[in-house]
Amino acid sequence: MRLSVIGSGYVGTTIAACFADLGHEVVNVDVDQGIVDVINTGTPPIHEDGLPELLEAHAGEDGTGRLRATTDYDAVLETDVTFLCLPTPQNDDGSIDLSVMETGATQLGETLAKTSDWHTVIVKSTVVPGSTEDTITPLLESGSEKIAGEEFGVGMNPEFLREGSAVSDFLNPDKIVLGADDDGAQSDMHQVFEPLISTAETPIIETDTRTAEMIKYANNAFLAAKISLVNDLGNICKEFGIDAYEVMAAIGRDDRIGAQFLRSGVGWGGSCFPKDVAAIRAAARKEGYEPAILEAAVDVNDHQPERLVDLLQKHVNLDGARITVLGLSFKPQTDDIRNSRAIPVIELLRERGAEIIAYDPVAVDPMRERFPALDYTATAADALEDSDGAVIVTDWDEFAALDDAFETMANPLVVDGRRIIERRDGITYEGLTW
Ligand SMILES: NC(=O)C1=CN([C@@H]2O[C@H](COP(=O)(O)OP(=O)(O)OC[C@H]3O[C@@H](n4cnc5c(N)ncnc54)[C@H](O)[C@@H]3O)[C@@H](O)[C@H]2O)C=CC1
Ligand SMILES: O=C(O)[C@H]1O[C@H](OP(=O)(O)OP(=O)(O)OC[C@H]2O[C@@H](n3ccc(=O)[nH]c3=O)[C@H](O)[C@@H]2O)[C@H](O)[C@@H](O)[C@@H]1O
Repeated sequence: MRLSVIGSGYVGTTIAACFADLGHEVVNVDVDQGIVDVINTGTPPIHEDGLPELLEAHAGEDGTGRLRATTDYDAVLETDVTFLCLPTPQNDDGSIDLSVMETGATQLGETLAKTSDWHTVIVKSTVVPGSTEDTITPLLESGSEKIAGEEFGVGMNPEFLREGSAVSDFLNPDKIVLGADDDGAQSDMHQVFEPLISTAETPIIETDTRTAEMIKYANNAFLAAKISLVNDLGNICKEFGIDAYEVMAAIGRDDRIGAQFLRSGVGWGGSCFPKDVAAIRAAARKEGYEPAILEAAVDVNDHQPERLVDLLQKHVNLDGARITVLGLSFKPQTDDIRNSRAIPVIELLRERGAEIIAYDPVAVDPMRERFPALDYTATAADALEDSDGAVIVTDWDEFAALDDAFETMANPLVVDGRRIIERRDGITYEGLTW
C-alpha cells in the first residue's frame, strides 16, 4: 500500500521505517526541512535502536526506495492512507493541547480537496476521547469539503511503542487497536497492518474511535500508576530496611500482578506518561470526575527526585559540594530528555548549592540546551573524578560496569535511583528503595 506519515518525530519516523520494511511505499511529511533532509540521506533524526539499519535499507542511496521524506503535503495525494503522528503536548493546566493536530488536520483536509480518490486518515497521536470525532474529523471535512465516512475514511490507531525499543515494539506488538466509525477506514487499517498481523499473529482489537482513544490513556495511566504504587511500596520498604526489589520479584510471580514495570526508583518521566496522565485527569475533571488514584500516582512520582536528593544530603553537605549526576535521558537507549527525572534532580541539587558534573552516553547535547551552565564530561569516569557524591538517575548498562572509577571520587558515595550499581566495599551506597 502507499502510505504517508505526517510528523517525523519518535513515532512518525519509527512507524514509517517499519512500514517500509513490511513492504509498503511510505512518505514522511514534516515541516522541519532539517529532519526531512536527514531522513533522505538514510539516517534517522533520533537515537533509536534498529532505526539506522531500516533507514539505510529503505531511504539510503542504495536502499529499496520505499521510504522518502518531504515538507510538501501534496505527497499525500500519491498515497492511499495517511497517519497523523503530530505532537499532542499539554497546556499549563495539564489539558491536551490539540493545536498542532488542528493545523495538521486543516492542511491535510485542504490537500485532500485536490483529489477525488478515496483516502483514509488515521490518527496515530495520543488524543483524549472525542478528539478524533469532535475536532479532527470536522477539520478534515471543512478543509476537503467532503463527508467523512462517505468520501474519505477516518480511523484511530493508538501506538504503544516505547522509546529505546521502538522498532522492536512496533514490529512485535502485544495488540493492535483499530478504531473507526466507518467500514472503509476499518478495512483500510486492516490492509495496512496485514503484513504485521500475518507475521506476528497479533491480537486485533476492532472498536470505535473514542474507545481506541481511551484504550491508549488507560494503558499509559495504568502503567504510570503501577510504577507509582511500586515506588510507594518501595519507600515503605526503605523505611523498614527491606529490599523492594526482592519484594517485587516475589509479587511479580503472581500473574495477576505481572513481572514488568516493578522497578522502583526515581520515578517515571518521558514525553508521554506525565503529559498523558495530566491530559486524562484534566479531561475527567472537565466531565466532573476527580480521578483520585491518578492524582496520588502523580504525587508519589513528583516526590521521588526529592527523596533521592534528601538521601544524598544525609551523607554530604550539598552546599558547595561537587556532585556527579549519571544519566540524563528519561530512560536508557534514548537521547530524549523530555520530562527526564534528571531535570528535577538537577534543579534540587542546584537549589541546595551543589556544583554539578553531569554525564550521559547520548543525552548530553539536549541537556546542555536545558542547563547550559553545568559541567558535562565525555565519560562517566571523568564525571566521578574528585566528586563528593554521585546520583544515578538513568539505568544505562554502562553504569553497572563502572568499577575503579569510584575510587577516584573525593568521597566515594553513591545514591542509586535505578538500582544499577552493585553494593561494594569502599563505597558508601544508598539505594532509593532498597
Ligand atoms: N514518543 C513516543 O514514544 C510515543 C508517542 N506517542 C504519541 O505520538 C504523538 C507524536 O509523538 P512524538 O513522535 O514523540 O512527537 P515528536 O515531537 O517527536 O515529533 C513530532 C514531529 O511533528 C513535526 N510537525 C510539527 N508540526 C507539523 C505539521 N503541522 N506538519 C507536519 N509535521 C509537523 C515536528 O517537526 C516533529 O518532527 C504524540 O501524540 C505522542 O503522545 C505515542 C506512543 C509513543
Ligand atoms: O505513549 C507513549 O509514549 C509510551 O509511553 C511508555 O513508553 P516510554 O515512555 O517510551 O518508556 P517506558 O519504558 O514506559 O518508561 C517510562 C518511564 O517509566 C520509568 N520506569 C519504567 C519501568 C519501571 O519498572 N520503572 C520505571 O521507573 C522509566 O525509567 C521511564 O522514566 C509506554 O511504556 C509505551 O507503551 C507508550 O507507547
